Amino acid sequence: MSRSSRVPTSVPALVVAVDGPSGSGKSSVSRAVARRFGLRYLDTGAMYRALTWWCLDQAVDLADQGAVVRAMDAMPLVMGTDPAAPSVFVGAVDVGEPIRQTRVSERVSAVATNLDVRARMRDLQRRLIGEAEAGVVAEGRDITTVVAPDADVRVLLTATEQARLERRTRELHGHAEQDAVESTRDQVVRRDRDDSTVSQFVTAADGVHTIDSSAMGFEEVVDALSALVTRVTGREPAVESR
Ligand SMILES: Nc1ncnc2c1ncn2[C@@H]1O[C@H](COP(=O)(O)OP(=O)(O)OP(=O)(O)O)[C@@H](O)[C@H]1O
Ligand SMILES: Nc1ccn([C@H]2C[C@H](O)[C@@H](COP(=O)(O)O)O2)c(=O)n1
Repeated sequence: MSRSSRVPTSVPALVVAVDGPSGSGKSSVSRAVARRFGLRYLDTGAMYRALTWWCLDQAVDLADQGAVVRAMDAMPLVMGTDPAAPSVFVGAVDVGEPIRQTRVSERVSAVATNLDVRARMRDLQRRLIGEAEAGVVAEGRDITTVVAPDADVRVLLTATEQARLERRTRELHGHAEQDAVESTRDQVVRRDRDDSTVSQFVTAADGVHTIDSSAMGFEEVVDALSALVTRVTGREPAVESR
């Protein structure tokens, strides 16, 4: 074999795995980093949310674990992984907005703690990551530990409970006054408590880098994760950061 025929003609796919609790900034930061590096973006939480939406739409009892698994097998889920315009479709229905509604946020943990659902989600997410030829930033709760433990870069993105509550409240209400913060508590604190019974996203597993974003602005976190990707992989951003 000649030397030139052994040289790879394309850059190998880069996989960045990001986990963390609710409101730590996983989705927004992962999306921005994916854009910088020319990668796809996979929001795995949106997949659990889509299944929850589908079960509610189909009147499936979320407490009936077998019925939820059957619903997942029947769900025509299509994940759009362009970080400039990520999308979630169930059949022809664009569920990007409905899966963020409170009725889904309040119930999604019941679906995400179903272990048979998790096994199927793991396989589907691995397939989607494998299909991303240019590479992908995948984020969720068990990406660094279960779905992609061999990812090139693995990161736990954390922030204090107060910072996360305030961020989510600002997103939902446009301000972070105390009564609004209290009304958001269930969607952040209770959900994390339930979700952490089946995934490890509170402390970093071996080999997983931690970024604590509590006192960092959004762009600062994007810069920190981008710098980490470059330091670990030698890969430079594909586009100018600003
Ligand atoms: N460093 C930051 N400083 C302030 N606000 C931030 C920061 N990072 C993200 N945000 C904002 O906080 C909110 C929550 O961020 P995001 O949705 O990315 O969190 P998440 O970890 O994906 O949450 P969930 O798992 O619940 O979906 C968004 O409105 C986002 O713009
Ligand atoms: N890999 C994942 C991703 C998400 N979940 C659960 C945890 C959340 O309650 C729910 C929605 O996630 P979000 O959109 O808030 O990030 O899905 C999980 O268990 N594993």
